Amino acid sequence: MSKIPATVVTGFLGAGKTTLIRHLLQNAGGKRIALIINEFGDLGVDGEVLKGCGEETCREEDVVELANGCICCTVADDFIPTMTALLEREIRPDHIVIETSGLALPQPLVKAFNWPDIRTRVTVDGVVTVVDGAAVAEGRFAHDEAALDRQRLSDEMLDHETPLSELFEDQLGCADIVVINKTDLLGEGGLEKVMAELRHDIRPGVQVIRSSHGAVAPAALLGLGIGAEDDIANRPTHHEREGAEDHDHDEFDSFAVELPEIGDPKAFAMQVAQVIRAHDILRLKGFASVAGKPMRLVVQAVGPRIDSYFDRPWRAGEPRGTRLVVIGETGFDRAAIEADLRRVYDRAA
Ligand SMILES: Nc1nc2c(ncn2[C@@H]2O[C@H](COP(=O)(O)OP(=O)(O)OP(=O)(O)O)[C@@H](O)[C@H]2O)c(=O)[nH]1
Repeated sequence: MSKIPATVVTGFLGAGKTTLIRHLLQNAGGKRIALIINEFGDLGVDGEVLKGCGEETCREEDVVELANGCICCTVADDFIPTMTALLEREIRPDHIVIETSGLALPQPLVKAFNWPDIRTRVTVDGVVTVVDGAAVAEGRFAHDEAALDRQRLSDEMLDHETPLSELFEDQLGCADIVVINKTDLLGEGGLEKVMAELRHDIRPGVQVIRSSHGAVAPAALLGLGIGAEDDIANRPTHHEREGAEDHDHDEFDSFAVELPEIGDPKAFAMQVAQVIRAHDILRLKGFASVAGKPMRLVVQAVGPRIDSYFDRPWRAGEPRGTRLVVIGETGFDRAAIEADLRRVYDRAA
């Protein structure tokens, strides 16, 4: 039996991975695609968003969620058993797409495809790294050499940048295709700026595509036939290059908040954006229940840029309520963020 191709979709928090996958499913042309979705935080928002999209190609049984934890650190416990179970299903998928959490290093995941039980049945068709073009243009992942040099003066051993820029570098260094997404938000000269920022982290020969709202033709992403698991030596992580053992996620943290129903979604979104700014929150996402509305509101924020839309009616018996996941750099003041979000609710109700 031929090996099933698997595409790894990686990229930082909120870059547009789920949006790109949703577009892929909507244009799959009859291909049966199974999804493995991994998220940071204990609320499975991405899987829910995909299942809630109402497309015939997003069959609930084809979406497997690996919530809680980060795929690159739980390969043996979570990923391998999930993949094995998927491969043992009666109906074989034509293609497998794996969405990593925005905080995951893709390299350990690609390596996992060399496990004996997996290697004979699946191959990594390619690694697609989605980049938030707008965030890069705003300098969020910038290599701040001057700052690094200043820090080195006080600590000779220091050879790392911010957790964000390291992760970004590793995700780019593993890519077979880089998708610069959110081009709709790029102003004059923005694309050139993004290209200049990415250039030194992308391996030679890697194709760079632009997209708005993840609209990339499936043919450009699937069927690359690269077999990335055989090429892992050419995709070292920052830590491997530095000779360090492993990475961990101590640098990032998340929690979920539950709030009652909200009143005015617009007022809610504006005030949540203020809380995000005040606490430098990286990502906030979840669902809200709006008083008097039968539909569920999806709330998505990447930095202070916030989106919300109704996706599907609340189901009979499904508890209505507002649940949001907050992700930030470790050290954020959880109690203060929760208190501020509750105050938003009071004002928006
Ligand atoms: N303006 C604009 N917004 C976008 C684009 N692509 C995605 N978004 C929005 O960005 C937010 C995050 O998109 P997702 O697809 O959930 O990002 P993700 O990479 O899956 O996020 P995580 O799984 O949390 O890391 C959502 O509100 C999307 O609607 C784009 O091209 N332009």
